[in-house]
Amino acid sequence: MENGAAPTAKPVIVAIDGPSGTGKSSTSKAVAAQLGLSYLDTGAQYRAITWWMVTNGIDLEDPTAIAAVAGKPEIVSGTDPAAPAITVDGVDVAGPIRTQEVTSKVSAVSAVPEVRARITELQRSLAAAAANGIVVEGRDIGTTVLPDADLKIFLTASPEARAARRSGELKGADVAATREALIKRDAADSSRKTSPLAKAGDAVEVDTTELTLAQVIECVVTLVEEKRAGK
Ligand SMILES: Nc1ncnc2c1ncn2[C@@H]1O[C@H](COP(=O)(O)OP(=O)(O)O)[C@@H](O)[C@H]1O
Ligand SMILES: Nc1ccn([C@@H]2O[C@H](COP(=O)(O)OP(=O)(O)O)[C@@H](O)[C@H]2O)c(=O)n1
Repeated sequence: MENGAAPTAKPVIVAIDGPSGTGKSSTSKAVAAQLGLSYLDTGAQYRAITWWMVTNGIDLEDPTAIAAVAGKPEIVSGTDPAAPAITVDGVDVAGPIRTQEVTSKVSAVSAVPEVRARITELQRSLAAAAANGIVVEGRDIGTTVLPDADLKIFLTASPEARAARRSGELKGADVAATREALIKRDAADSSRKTSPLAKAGDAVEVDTTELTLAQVIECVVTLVEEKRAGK
């Protein structure tokens, strides 16, 4: 049994998408823990493959060079919301994937179709293996990875709120610079050709600008419970 929870009638698949700093990771982890579901941070997977490319000196300005090695690193993601884990070729990269360097380069790597095909396959197999169901968060989960998800949520928040949240995390980083970096990354993620950041037509949009994290979690838990009851 996953996460020590009692088995539910049917596995429930929840897709949570949105730009950076809207609360996807915090909300997804808490919802999964509360409901006894697995949890997958797909951004961590794109960060992990980017970390491997940086570490191995791949030219990230050359999509052909990225595509040529996209199949090389072995990326393993844990799906326990209480202890999210990620390794590349057996190395724990949970810390190194959060550096400024990886954050500034991840959009170039994640735009390459060969990278997306590889990571999408991993995501689908992890979702299929989750006995109680799973909360999967990212940019293209509702549109591309799991288009048949039981529930799709698209989180938004103003750039100012998102930058303030991220600067708080980065211990006093300049809010204006953080805001510019977020906007630049959102633009790159939204404009790429292959599965861009986008709201699925059937996703429920939740603007978290004026909501506390606890309110967002409660809102999503209620939506999941309503879906489960209707099954
Ligand atoms: N509704 C909210 N109000 C205030 N802070 C929030 C809210 N949601 C998330 N946060 C905080 O903002 C930061 C970014 O949240 P995170 O879940 O990592 O966002 P994302 O995964 O969308 O990038 C975290 O420090 C988190 O605690
Ligand atoms: N499903 C996903 C998830 C992330 N990504 C890429 O991975 C990057 C990092 O995602 P993340 O969720 O860790 O980013 P933050 O919200 O933590 O800033 C994004 O900027 C995208 O380039 C993606 O392309 N598709």
